Amino acid sequence: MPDSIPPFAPLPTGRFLLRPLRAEDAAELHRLVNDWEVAKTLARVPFPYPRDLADEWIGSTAERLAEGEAYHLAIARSEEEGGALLGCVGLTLDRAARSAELGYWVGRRHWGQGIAPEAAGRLARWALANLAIDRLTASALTDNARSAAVLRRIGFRPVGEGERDFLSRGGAMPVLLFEAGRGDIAPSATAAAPAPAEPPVEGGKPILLVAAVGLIDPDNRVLLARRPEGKPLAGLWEFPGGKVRPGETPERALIRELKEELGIDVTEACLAPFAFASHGYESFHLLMPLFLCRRWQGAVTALEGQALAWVRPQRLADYAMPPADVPLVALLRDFL
Ligand SMILES: Nc1nc2c([nH]c(=O)n2[C@H]2C[C@H](O)[C@@H](COP(=O)(O)OP(=O)(O)OP(=O)(O)O)O2)c(=O)[nH]1
Repeated sequence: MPDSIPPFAPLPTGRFLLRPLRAEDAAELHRLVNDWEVAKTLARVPFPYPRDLADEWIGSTAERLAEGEAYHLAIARSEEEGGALLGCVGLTLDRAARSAELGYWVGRRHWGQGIAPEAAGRLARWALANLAIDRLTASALTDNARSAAVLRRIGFRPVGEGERDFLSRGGAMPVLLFEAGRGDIAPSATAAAPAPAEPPVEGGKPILLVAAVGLIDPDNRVLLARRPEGKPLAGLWEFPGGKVRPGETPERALIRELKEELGIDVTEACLAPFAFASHGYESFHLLMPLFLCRRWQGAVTALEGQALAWVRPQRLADYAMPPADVPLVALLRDFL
């Protein structure tokens, strides 16, 4: 995985905006969180909550955001609607475990509007698509059914029980532990399957034909693209390409996809067949020819906002890729 910290741009959720906290939020943050009904559900919040702690905490969230260690954000109304603070949602990274812990709270006067699942769901999807993690964790007090329901609605699975220290309660409290991976949070891969022309063989799955390419630069590095938030398998790195449309050859599909996604022109003569993947996903079977290409026209540009990485063959294993790609990566490393 690359070591760089992705730049953070505010995330719209539909009705709200997840944005960095700012100094002016302190008074409202204090008003909303210095409420026993809110503070009693939060592990790291003392009660009563001193007013200066709001300033201090907001300052620390900016530092940790800049370092890519934690993303504690305001859940706010849009700027056009006045930008008022409604609550907070946050992620704390555990780089070694490739995971992050999700937490959130909403001010009592804003309860009952579905704010928590909308905000926490968006941050969870963004995180799995953009950070160097494969898993999210969360916990809720065993008697906090409302919070457990929010986590389940986002896609979290209960994985057991534990204990956590609660500053507001002055000691350890029992909690339910939750986890979610890409398969739980991202849209299901079912969306990728085309309608079969004829009914499939009993118990069989439709075949999805996808064309992909290993673009290789003069330094022998391979281009990987990160699947963006909103697509199945979001956050995994893949070979550029896409679905072959009815009547299209894999080569024509690649020429089209490379123009649309990367802004480069490739000719059929420069696409050398290399290997293929044949992999059973839950609801379809992927058949994916992989071509290699060393010549193209134009500069490689991420036209769909996707992250791109030129990767040395020995470093390919550092990038989490879809399971179908694993045998291809081994072949490619040996070949290059
Ligand atoms: N391009 C590409 N797709 C891969 C790779 N490995 C792998 O399992 N896939 C799977 C993920 C998807 O299920 C499918 C590609 O479908 P897609 O939805 O990305 O295709 P597309 O670019 O045509 O997307 P869209 O227009 O339908 O949004 O192939 C890979 O290395 N490259």
